Amino acid sequence: MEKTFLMVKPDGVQRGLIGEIVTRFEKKGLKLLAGKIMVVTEEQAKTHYIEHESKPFFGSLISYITSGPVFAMVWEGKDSVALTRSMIGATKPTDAAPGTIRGDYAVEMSRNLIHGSDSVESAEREIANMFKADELVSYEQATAKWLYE
Ligand SMILES: Nc1ncnc2c1ncn2[C@@H]1O[C@@H]2COP(=O)(O)O[C@H]2[C@H]1O
Repeated sequence: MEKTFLMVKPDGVQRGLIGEIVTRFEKKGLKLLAGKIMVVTEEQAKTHYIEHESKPFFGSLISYITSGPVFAMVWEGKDSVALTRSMIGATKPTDAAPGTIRGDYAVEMSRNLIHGSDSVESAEREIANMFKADELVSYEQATAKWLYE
């Protein structure tokens, strides 16, 4: 089982899309281990986007992600990183297929609604940046036997 870090960004929160987005992952069969509405601090934002530090859009990325509340989540499931990335869709909304979250709801790359970890290693780092260990709840998923062979 893999854990992944997903975050509805400030535009998704303001547009009232938290429920719609959470519903998609729930219906897929993933298990929600943690979720909270929070304002990302400048320090957390810089740690989260460390790989974009040298990019010209880094400054605007940091101000955008800290501009209002986000909905941060930890989800668990088999291949959850790859599954959620494909459900989120391409970074650039014009490349995101219909049926994906960005394909259905996003217009611009700098307002692309949701973040999803790109690897298990990134997920571990991103979860540790936004959650304390005791905020993740461990429980048995009643539907597991119908989802997994
Ligand atoms: N060329 C770009 N201009 C502005 N924002 C970008 C650009 N490339 C990537 N981003 C943003 O940087 C973010 C990095 O994390 P995400 O993939 O979640 O979403 C990405 C976009 O929101």
